[in-house]
Amino acid sequence: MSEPRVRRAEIAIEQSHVDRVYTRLAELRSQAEAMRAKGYEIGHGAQREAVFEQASMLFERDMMVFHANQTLQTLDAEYEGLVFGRLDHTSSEKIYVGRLGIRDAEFDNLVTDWRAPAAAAFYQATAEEPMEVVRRRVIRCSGQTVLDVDDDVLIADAVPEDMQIVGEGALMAALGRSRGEKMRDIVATIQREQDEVIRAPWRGVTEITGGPGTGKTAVALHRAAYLLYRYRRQLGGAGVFVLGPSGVFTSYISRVLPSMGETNVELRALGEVLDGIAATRQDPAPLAAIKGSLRMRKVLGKALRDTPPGAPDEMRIVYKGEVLKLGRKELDKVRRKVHGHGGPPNRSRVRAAETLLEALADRAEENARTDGRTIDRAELIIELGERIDFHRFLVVWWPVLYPAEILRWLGDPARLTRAARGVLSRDEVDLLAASLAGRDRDWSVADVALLDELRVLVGPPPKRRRRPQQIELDAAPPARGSDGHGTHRPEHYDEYSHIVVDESQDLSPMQWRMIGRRGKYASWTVVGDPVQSSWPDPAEAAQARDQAFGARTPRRRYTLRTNYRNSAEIFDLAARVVAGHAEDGELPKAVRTTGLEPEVRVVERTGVESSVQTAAKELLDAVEGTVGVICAMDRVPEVRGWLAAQADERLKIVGSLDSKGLEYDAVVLVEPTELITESTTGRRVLYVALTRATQQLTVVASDRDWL
Ligand SMILES: Nc1ncnc2c1ncn2[C@@H]1O[C@H](COP(=O)(O)OP(=O)(O)OP(=O)(O)O)[C@@H](O)[C@H]1O
Repeated sequence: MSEPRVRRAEIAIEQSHVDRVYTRLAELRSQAEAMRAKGYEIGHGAQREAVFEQASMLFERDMMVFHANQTLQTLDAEYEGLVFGRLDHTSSEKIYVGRLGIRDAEFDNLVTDWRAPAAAAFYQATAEEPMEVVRRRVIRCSGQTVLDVDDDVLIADAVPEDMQIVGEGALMAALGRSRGEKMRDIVATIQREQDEVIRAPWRGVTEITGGPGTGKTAVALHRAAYLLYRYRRQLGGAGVFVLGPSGVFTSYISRVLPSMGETNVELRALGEVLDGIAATRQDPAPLAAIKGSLRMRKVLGKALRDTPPGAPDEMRIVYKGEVLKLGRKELDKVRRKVHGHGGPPNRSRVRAAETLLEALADRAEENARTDGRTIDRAELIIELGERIDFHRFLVVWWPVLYPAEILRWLGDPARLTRAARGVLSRDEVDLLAASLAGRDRDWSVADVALLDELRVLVGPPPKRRRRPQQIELDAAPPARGSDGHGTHRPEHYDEYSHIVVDESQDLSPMQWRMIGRRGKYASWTVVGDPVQSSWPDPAEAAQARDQAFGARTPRRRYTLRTNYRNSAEIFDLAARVVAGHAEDGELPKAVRTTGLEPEVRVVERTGVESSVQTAAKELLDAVEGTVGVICAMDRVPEVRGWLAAQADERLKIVGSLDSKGLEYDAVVLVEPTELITESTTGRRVLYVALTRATQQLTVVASDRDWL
């Protein structure tokens, strides 16, 4: 038979199996729907029953409806591309691999879940170590239709007469396909080195490093799905937390986990870690470097011990006809004494009241001594302690503290100077104060870690007087859970069983502390590429990271070495730009060539705008999927203006730091030198931007310095 006819015949064979699977899926779906309907019926009848029966019927209803809904949700999430692989063993047994395990009515396997041990050979078998697999087949479907099949022969000698082999590499075909707005899962073409990481044991700390496009993010997400499948009992209840660099990024990866049936995952960006805040603004690099540094712990600790603005600097209270007075100096002394005990201020209000009463008693005793009288100290303390005017004073002198409020106080240079004495330089104080003055809801991403630190330092506000609005400063609620429906965990939940940190090379020490708080009981998967780091002090960050991990063991480390994203032509240019800033062997190898060299267009400064417009138009015409226009953070609004007339959904304008982790079919990179100068780690940021395109890259520059 000719090659196309063989292919058609093989597609038809797989189609008949895929048809069986979807027929079975429809059956399972209607069973779940029937169960849900029955559950509601039970609940309906409950009204007529006695109270006790009512309660148990309602419980039964809730359980039935819950399970039915879960089943339906999983079946729907897995619908697309449900079956994607097949293994033919030497024993002539065959198994189909898919997103979900499905049995027929006789309990025979129709599809094996990709995470099950029986499916491991699909990813791990090689010609050198075939694991008794003769042929591995990738099946590509759209909806219920098989579009194509693609084979690997692993034991050539064992191929039976009637076994047909087709295809020229599922991986290369997958890599060449155009990119949309959301990341795709790679479940059908996971490579062996990646599979090893995905299936690594769950305990301890698993570090994944590798250059751009080596699949670190994809691997980390598939690992989360795998761990939840294999260790549901240990990990499922408490949940998995996935941290990404930006909201754009979390939205980009948000489809991958639900597409694998995993909804018990909380997906958050760095600016959204603290409940109630969704920060997206990035500070300029020198400012972010101050805010992220561990030195800020000292500054914040001192700031909250300072006298709150507006606190009275004198106390007067009348006791038995005599005015007792405490001046500024005495009050400061009392304040220092209360703070001297340690403990969060919001938890120290009783101590503050007691210490203040003792000071008043001292004052009364002093007065009495000069007049030759004596006083009953205990009586004075009890009586004053019950007086309303004493409590009125206390609430303004020792107010409940809220993190946002304290950070705003530091916008006052005099106050910040006091808090930062011996810790920050004059210039740093000026920069920081200017950035915090008058802030309300528009916190920056780096501020969120400071607010979280303060949250712990001040302690929870007393329950009755709680003013939740004080910290809920942003109108937009953060995205919750990969299913977008929220996972209903308590506020500031810290009991996750597993934490995945993506783009970890950029976390500041203060951000590591923030994440560490949420992973007190967790095992970790940490993903990063040191060469892409935009954090200026790696040693300080490493120390904070180690502290977040605590004594957790074992620690295992994997390095991925193949770049699956960029064409070799594009990656060559990126590697040239970062040469001298990366160790030998730190850069990955790109495996795909397209024959399309990246274009560098050097134009007059005044010509940049029109050159960017032209390049964007050309690339939109040239590729099927998305085109990213990447520029310095400051330039984003301006570049948006330039391209406003080219309203095309496939065109995305993004700032350098926000381009982390993303990818496009084609990229227009605007003024590369600006990317270098806007950051303290210059070339690395440019390297990130240059490695976002899968097929085509055009650089528009008014100089050649960056080359
Ligand atoms: N085994 C695979 N099969 C198909 N596609 C893959 C595979 N591994 C990676 N890819 C694709 O390569 C691209 C890069 O993957 P990913 O974004 O996970 O890399 P990364 O290492 O996180 O990159 P970066 O550090 O640059 O953000 C994605 O489009 C991903 O789908």
